[in-house]
Amino acid sequence: MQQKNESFKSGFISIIGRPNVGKSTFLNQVVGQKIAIMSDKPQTTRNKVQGVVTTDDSQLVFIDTPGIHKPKHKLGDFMMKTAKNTLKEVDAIMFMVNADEPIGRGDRFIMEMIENTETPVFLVINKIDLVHPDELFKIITSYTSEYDFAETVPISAKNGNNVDRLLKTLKTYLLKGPKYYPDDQVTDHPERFIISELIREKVLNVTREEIPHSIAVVIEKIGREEGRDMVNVNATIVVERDSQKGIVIGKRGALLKDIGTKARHDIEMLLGSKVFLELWVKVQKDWRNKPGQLKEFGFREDEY
Ligand SMILES: Nc1nc2c(ncn2[C@@H]2O[C@H](COP(=O)(O)OP(=O)(O)OP(=O)(O)O)[C@@H](O)[C@H]2O)c(=O)[nH]1
Repeated sequence: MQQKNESFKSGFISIIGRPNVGKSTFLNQVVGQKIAIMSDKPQTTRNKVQGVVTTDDSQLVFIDTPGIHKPKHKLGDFMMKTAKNTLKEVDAIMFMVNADEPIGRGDRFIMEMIENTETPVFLVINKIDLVHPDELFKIITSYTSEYDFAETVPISAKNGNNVDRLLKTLKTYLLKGPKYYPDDQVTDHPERFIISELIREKVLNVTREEIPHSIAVVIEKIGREEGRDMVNVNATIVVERDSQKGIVIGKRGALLKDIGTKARHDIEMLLGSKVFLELWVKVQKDWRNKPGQLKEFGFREDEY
């Protein structure tokens, strides 16, 4: 979907922290009524989207990365790797700690996990309403002496204190990007929308200027394979002309393969499981001028 605002920024932020530090309270505080929780997502998903904050010029998508909150839990290599990969690929990591408790084993476990990651890590000291301001410096130092954080922001998720500043600072770490979710989160299956945007983005990246924005991506099917940690995605890339179909497919299918590999990678990150992606290319002349088809392709009037 083309953005009206050319400088629109968006990105994914992983929230990590020991149990009870206030992650849910924070999400409730920031998403308010505009909550876009993927409550209908299958529980097997590992990287859960927990909330989306949309403003006029940005969209922050907060995701949870289970597997790193429970140091006692014996994680398989695969889980550990998946969690680490997620942390590498998000735009920022919010490491939330409790101002009211001393740094502990759980915090150190997480800090080890994020060691050497190039993703900017925010130290978010929550529950500052519970401590005397004079103590804050000492608390902050106990963490910053062990890890080089990109930013340190003390907040109270409960009463909202300094939360605005945190959001503003997070925004400065985002790059230009699409609006993954509609403002009011209307669709039943928002992952369909994100997946189609991810594929569309890859088509545009790979084909550069040759394909104008006259393509749409329709997700035909998303299904989890029974008994296997694998999601099947069937999608159709709709173009307007035969010549565009040739461009998207490329010599001996090379370009389509490249689009598929790149998109699959991103979708795997989004869903937290292995993905089998099947892509088709279809010519649908003049699809942009047919209102019925616009709707079918997921376009809403106010966005077009
Ligand atoms: N005083 C105070 N209490 C807070 C604050 N943020 C969260 N809490 C309280 O801390 C407790 C845990 O908060 P949650 O938001 O459930 O914590 P969580 O990190 O989501 O917990 P898990 O789901 O177990 O990981 C609740 O009783 C909250 O009311 C805060 O800023 N100040």
